[in-house]
Amino acid sequence: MGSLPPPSGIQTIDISPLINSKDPVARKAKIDELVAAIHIQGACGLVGHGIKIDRLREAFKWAQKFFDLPYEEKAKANHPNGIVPHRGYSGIGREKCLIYTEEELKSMSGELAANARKALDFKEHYDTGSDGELVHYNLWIDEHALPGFRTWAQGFYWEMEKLSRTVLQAMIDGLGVDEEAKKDFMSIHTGHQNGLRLMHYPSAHESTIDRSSLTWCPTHTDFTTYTLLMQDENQGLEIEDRLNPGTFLPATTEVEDRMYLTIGDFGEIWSNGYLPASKHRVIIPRAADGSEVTPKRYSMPYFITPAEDGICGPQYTGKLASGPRGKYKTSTIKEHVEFRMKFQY
Ligand SMILES: O=C(O)CCC(=O)C(=O)O
Ligand SMILES: [Fe+2]
Repeated sequence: MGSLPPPSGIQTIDISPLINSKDPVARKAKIDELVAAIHIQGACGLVGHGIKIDRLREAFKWAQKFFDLPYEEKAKANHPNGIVPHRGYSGIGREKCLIYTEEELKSMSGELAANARKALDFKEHYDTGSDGELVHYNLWIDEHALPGFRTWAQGFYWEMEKLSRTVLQAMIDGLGVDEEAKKDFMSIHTGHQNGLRLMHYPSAHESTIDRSSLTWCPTHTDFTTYTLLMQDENQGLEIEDRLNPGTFLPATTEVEDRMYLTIGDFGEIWSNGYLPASKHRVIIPRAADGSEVTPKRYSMPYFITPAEDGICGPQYTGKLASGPRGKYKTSTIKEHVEFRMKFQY
């Protein structure tokens, strides 16, 4: 019998042995399964990650409460202009560049006005990082506008950081690169440069949507090492099927606490392409039968990003030795982030 074709689709991996087992055999098997899955698709689903369903539900409640605030409150934490790491509130239309008046954007930052027909990146979001990050500081809304929000956001950030470090270590161990490269790459992931993003994709009247030009979020890769994505029950996220390039697979929502892991640019560069960056997009779902209004959606990406003065370049040891030489260039994290940000804000 010849070798089997690679498993199709986006696989879901139960990583509980990485969270709560000390058995080296079980851990190694899980690491190999994880690396094999993301080698093929640049993405996988994760369950058994140790973040409790109640904690995730609580997080989505905070996100909803945040976006329900009046525009003026959210705008007190407005994302700064220019090339800076993601921090603060970005209202609808902010992250991609279609021209609206201030008034139009304000009125759309709840539900889209029925008569709004211009195309745009149809989402609002709020970015936070570590309060201990020394160069880039968080932008918070007033405490009295949403008491407890800041404390929750920092607590959740660090809970996700712990999980993300476990997964990062597993991915790196599974690549079999030499010890020095491993140590270097882990050391530039200090935990303080990650990002917790709350996202709200509003609903809209079906008749106002021109699907040829309007999406919730167009196809992109993340400029991260990798990203952990949490989403509510509403569909929208699609991940490119690398076995059928140009086609997309829905990141389905029927498992409430499944997260999706997507490799970002730094993961691809450092692994010399062995873990490819996942192209993904978020499409606006159709309105349910009998309804004129498309569903809204909340999601929460947690971006795992190295320190900006860190250096990322391709490694050629272990499993990465078989990859091409010279395809990826070595640069500081800052250079690459600035290059990507130029096209976003
Ligand atoms: O909302 C989602 O499911 C994905 C968001 C995303 O891809 C991003 O913010 O980079
Ligand atoms: Fe993304």
